[in-house]
Amino acid sequence: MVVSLIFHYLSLIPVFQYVVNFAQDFIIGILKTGPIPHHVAFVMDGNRRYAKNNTMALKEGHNAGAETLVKVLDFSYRLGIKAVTIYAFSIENFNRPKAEVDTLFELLKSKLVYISQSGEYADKHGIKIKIIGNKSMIPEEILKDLNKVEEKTAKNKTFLLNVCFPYTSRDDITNCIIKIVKKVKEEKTISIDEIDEDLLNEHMYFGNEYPNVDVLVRTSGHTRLSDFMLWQTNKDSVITFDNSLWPEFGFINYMNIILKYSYYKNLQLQQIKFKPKKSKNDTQIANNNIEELINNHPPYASVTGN
Ligand SMILES: CC(C)=CCC/C(C)=C/CC/C(C)=C/COP(=O)(O)OP(=O)(O)O
Repeated sequence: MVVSLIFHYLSLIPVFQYVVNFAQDFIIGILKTGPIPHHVAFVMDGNRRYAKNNTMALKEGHNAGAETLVKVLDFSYRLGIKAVTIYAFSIENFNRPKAEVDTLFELLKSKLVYISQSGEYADKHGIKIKIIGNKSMIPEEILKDLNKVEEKTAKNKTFLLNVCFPYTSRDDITNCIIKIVKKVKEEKTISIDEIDEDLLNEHMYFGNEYPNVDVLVRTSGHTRLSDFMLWQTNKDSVITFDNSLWPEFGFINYMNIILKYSYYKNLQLQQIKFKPKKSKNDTQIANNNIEELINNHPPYASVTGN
């Protein structure tokens, strides 16, 4: 707490900010010599606990979370990450007190409107904002503004921000199945043979733009996924749990995760590089049928025959 206060006051001094940026760029430059994920997703957990620990109003905890998000977007952009997905509001969150739900909706709307209109994020960073989730659950007056945010940034191409709101993976998957079944049975625009992973991606809220997540981060030490990106995580997705509360999540935490991803990717590359080459005989086995093997390769035939 004392350290973060000192850091906060120091960061108000322009020279200090310049030195920090310089050091961050240096570390980012080193990390960029290795593999960088294309798509990173965040479960921004721990805002209320942060408020409680720091004797703040609950709203201040969520505000601090929104500040952290803006910083994380900046780090992501500087790292060359192409897409960030955030779990901004789960369908389960509707069970929270109405005052908290209203606060979250207002905060979300105002931050997204700010990002979409800022010269820094929308114009310089070329950020495109997509609302991912069940829009029928969003109050009309909030939805109107969010639609404008999407329209305003729709043509931007450099950086994608998926805002999951209100979202759960199970709701996404259920809706996707309903849409496909309707097209097969009622509209008859799709045949069953055409159903594959790409078609499912196309009918998910996420769509076909960065459908798989490379790194999923959950803060606050809870080790569960809370119904987030169940379809979008695949065999190569790196899932990490960070012990800091979301408002405390900073540059060092993020770079540590990127380093882990880089280590994992390098390990994968080495495994591919050192895979023993197939011998000439192995290739022949694959190409020939059993009968031919028995006739022409007695040592293999005896193995096959046992
Ligand atoms: C798009 C945008 C600007 C969003 C900013 C606001 C923000 C950070 C929203 C996250 C909301 C949320 C339910 C977080 C989980 O922490 P929690 O409230 O469950 O905290 P706890 O785990 O300590 O109870």
